[in-house]
Amino acid sequence: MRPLGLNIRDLVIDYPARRGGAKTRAVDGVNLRLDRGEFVGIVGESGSGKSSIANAIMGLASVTSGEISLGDTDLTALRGKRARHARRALQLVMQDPFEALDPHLSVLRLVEEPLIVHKMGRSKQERRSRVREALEQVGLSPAEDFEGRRPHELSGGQRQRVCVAAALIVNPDVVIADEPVSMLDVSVRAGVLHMLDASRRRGNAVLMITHDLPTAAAFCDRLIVMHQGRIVEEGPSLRVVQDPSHQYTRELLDATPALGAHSPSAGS
Ligand SMILES: Nc1ncnc2c1ncn2[C@@H]1O[C@H](COP(=O)(O)OP(=O)(O)OP(=O)(O)O)[C@@H](O)[C@H]1O
Repeated sequence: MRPLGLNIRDLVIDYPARRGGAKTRAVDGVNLRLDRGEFVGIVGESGSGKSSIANAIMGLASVTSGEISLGDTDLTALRGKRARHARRALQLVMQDPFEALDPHLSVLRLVEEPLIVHKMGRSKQERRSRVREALEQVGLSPAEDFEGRRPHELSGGQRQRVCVAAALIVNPDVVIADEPVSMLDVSVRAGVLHMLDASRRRGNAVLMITHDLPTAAAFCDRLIVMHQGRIVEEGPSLRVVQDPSHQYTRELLDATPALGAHSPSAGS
């Protein structure tokens, strides 16, 4: 098995001030480790810095200080081609599948694109057969019915499946899923989450960002709770939801009736 750890040390992310205002410290000294075969959830309210971490991992947000490394490679020290090459092992599934997908491209091209970018697949034929396989894997079956469609010819759930297929086709070591199911109907949520879980079972690592504690608790091995740019609690999912040690986690749980052991209605 390839040795891998996504290791974040003392991460700080500041966004510059606008029009004389103060800068925003979105992430304030975060340490986080993600190993192969782990499905880890980052939960926390809106604005707590979750997406900033995902974006920094993907090279889409600048890091003010700290280190993000994959195995022995410090991603924050790399630029340009070398950074892109190192991040081959990482794939992002975004919240809004409509925004993430080029409306002019067919499903076939959208899912093939990462293979072309990463120079994977020896021939067009080989790439296309991998695309079909990936589409079948995410339940867009038979693939022939979907590959010619453009994003507007798909439902929201199908678009999200296309995003997951495009992310998983390069067999990434790490999948970063930022609110992967928040726009989806409950009926298709489980399908997408099971796909991420299947990727984890193949030995990859999955980091899911969400403000949905019940979903995170159901699928993740470990939960990280963020509040105002800091990690306030982390531990095995069951322990975090059954025996939270931080007041903020208790507040999050209380806001979730199904899990709110501390809510006034719990047990009644
Ligand atoms: N590009 C940006 N420029 C300036 N400020 C930003 C930028 N992106 C995020 N922020 C600010 O950084 C803070 C953290 O935002 P972030 O998106 O990381 O939080 P989040 O926990 O992912 O929130 P949500 O659940 O709403 O997506 C917020 O105060 C936000 O307004």
